[in-house]
Amino acid sequence: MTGIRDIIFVTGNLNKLKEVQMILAKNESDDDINLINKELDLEEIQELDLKEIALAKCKQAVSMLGPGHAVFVEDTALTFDELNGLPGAFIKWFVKSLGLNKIVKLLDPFENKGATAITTIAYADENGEYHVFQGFTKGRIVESRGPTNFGWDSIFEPFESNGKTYAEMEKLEKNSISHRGRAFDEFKQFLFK
Ligand SMILES: O=c1[nH]c(=O)c2ncn([C@@H]3O[C@H](COP(=O)(O)OP(=O)(O)OP(=O)(O)O)[C@@H](O)[C@H]3O)c2[nH]1
Ligand SMILES: [Mg+2]
Repeated sequence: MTGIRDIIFVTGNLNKLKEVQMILAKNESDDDINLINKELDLEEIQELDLKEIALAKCKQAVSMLGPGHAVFVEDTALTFDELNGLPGAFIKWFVKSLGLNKIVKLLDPFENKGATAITTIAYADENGEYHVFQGFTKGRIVESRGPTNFGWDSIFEPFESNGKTYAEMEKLEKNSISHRGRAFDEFKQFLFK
């Protein structure tokens, strides 16, 4: 398929939007995406299954925007090895109510500070068919280092980052190994196949 296509990204998170704009700007095919942001307030269901959460979010976006649009949402989770997958999708509320330092302290009793960042994209195409893509990055939880303007970036140190937290990395570098970068690699492969 060739030509520019409109795709709507529903998110209220400007940091996500900036990263996604950067990731999608860099594609290898002749195709191009015209990314349109809609800031709709979507409800997030209480669920541990990340695909179910993203799909429910996307279905809600479709019902608000009406049929015939290509639209996607993404939901990002942070899971701790020792907490059997929690906080997962609830990380947003942990950051809001505990703050980063207390989240780090949650893992004090455990030697294993392992964590996985996961982005789940749910995409509805123009025909109303749903597709899901995921990206994973493993790392560990550390004392906060670097700017704290994006969620938990300053307490997550990916294994592939030479000891830097996400917050200490350049955006291009983060995108090249991040949960979000990897999920969008899958999505782009699908869009441009
Ligand atoms: O340090 C970070 N590095 C990241 O790469 C990243 N991506 C998301 N987040 C945060 O994790 C929660 C996800 O919740 P979330 O997916 O529901 O997002 P959201 O509600 O902010 O936006 P949206 O649902 O409108 O898209 C929110 O607190 C986000 O700020 C990140 N933090
Ligand atoms: Mg959200």
